[in-house]
Amino acid sequence: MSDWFLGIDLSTQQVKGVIIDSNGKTVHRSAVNFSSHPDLKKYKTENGAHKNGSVITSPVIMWIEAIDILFSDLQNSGWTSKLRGISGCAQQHGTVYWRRDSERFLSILDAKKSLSEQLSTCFSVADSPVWMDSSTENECQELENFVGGAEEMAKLTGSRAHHRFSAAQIKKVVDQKKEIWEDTQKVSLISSFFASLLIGKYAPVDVTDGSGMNLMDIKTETWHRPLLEHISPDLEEKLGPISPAMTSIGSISNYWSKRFGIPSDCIILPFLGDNPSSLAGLSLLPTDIGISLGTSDTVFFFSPNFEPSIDAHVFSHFAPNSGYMAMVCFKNGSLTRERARQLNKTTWEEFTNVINETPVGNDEYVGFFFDHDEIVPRTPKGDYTFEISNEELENNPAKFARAVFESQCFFKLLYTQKMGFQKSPSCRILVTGGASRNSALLQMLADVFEMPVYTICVEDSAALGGAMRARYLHSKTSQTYSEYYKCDDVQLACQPIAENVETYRNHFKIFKNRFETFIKE
Ligand SMILES: Nc1ncnc2c1ncn2[C@@H]1O[C@H](COP(=O)(O)OP(=O)(O)O)[C@@H](O)[C@H]1O
Ligand SMILES: O=C(CO)[C@@H](O)[C@H](O)COP(=O)(O)O
Repeated sequence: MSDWFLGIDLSTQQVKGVIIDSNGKTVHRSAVNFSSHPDLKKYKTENGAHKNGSVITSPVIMWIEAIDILFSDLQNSGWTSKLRGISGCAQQHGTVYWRRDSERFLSILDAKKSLSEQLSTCFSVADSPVWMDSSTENECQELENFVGGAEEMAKLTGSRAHHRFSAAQIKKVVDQKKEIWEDTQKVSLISSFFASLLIGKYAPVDVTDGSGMNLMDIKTETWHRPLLEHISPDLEEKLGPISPAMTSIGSISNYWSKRFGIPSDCIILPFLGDNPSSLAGLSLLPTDIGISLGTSDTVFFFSPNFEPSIDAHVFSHFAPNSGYMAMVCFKNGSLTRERARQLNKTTWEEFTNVINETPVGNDEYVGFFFDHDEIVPRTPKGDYTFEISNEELENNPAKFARAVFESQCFFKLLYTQKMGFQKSPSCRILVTGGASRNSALLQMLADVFEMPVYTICVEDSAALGGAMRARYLHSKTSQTYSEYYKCDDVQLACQPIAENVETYRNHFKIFKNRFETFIKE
């Protein structure tokens, strides 16, 4: 009889579940979309979030209802009875504010009722700030000044102060909403909030997602007390402990056994940030680059040494004594590509035809397209077009689409180089996320990076990473994670095409010149 391991990803647009069996084979996948599921439409989110200028939030109770739906679906289709381990992840940086007495509510949940029926009053902030929020410029400046500047903040926490990171978001609540802060007993990350639901008490923040807060001393993996106290003297108490990623934080609580039939000895591991969890799901080799094409686009790789930079992030690695994870995050990923698709009035299935209407290199045209304030380069939203006017470009939607796609690939290459990635002949790109099924995009990445592009069996490596970690811990193996998961179950999607490589080498030079002038202006 096989055991099952569930990995869950509470991402920007949906909550996804992946189940693997004791051989590591994926046996089930399901997802609940926040904006399109009939029961969740009442929350009126657009791509999973509420947008009010630079303030971008998601309703906590919507996530909880989506979790109710996901687990009911899993139970109804017979996938809960042999679960031996659950872990997962969530979109990074977002904070959840639990009201006083909520931990008691968590511990006495009534299995006859849904979570959303019982937890709706537990949050002092109903709409949690999410990673797309960029409303905290003042808080970021203040925090960087406090530690001695952007570089110092990066040396201390792995990243300069970022708008979406938890420190600035928490500071905004402390400074602007005093009564709400008083009413808050506990601050979770979205990842640890999810784990709390499963264990029926507040779960710790894990080291990987903790490194996306600007609050953790990344070298010691402990809270940086002066920063915490600077924000609020009671912050340390409200954050609780930090936990390693590869340990059990308890068993599933009675509620889940009674309501969904999950065995009571099913172990729960800390939930990570979705990108660190993708690192686990892809099981990258030290020479590989991971590219996640979700709502955001991220580029990440293993980094043996701590090399902070103000352009990128360094996160703790999920596996002990394994160095660090280097990453860069672009806010304008899938949603900007969606705009290009819609402008061409086509489906994703037909989209390759649109891309093929224009030549590789787009006749040397360069543009930057940011539907939301961009993280790197830190730039206000807008379309930055050069030789051609916006109007002219929009009248030529195929050229616009190619310009968007090529520009996004060049930004990825540019920042990978800035982060100091060492290229070698054995380098590969492993792609994941919703847009990793777009063959035109994968070919472009292969041609721009001059590396082969590979996919894995499921496109959601973040959820898969949760299931894989749970299986690994349950096995009690003495092997390291990378010995246990060898990263050999990958499929070649495309190889670089020599002619395109040549064109892009030249085009990238033009792009870099354009970029350098652009950031100086
Ligand atoms: N064939 C495709 N080509 C490009 N983008 C796609 C394709 N299929 C889905 N997507 C994009 O994938 C995105 C969702 O990816 P996903 O990884 O599930 O996001 P998240 O984890 O942030 O919720 C959607 O915004 C959609 O635009
Ligand atoms: O902000 C970041 C990483 O720093 C984002 O990558 C979020 O973690 C959202 O992930 P997706 O939902 O786009 O996968």
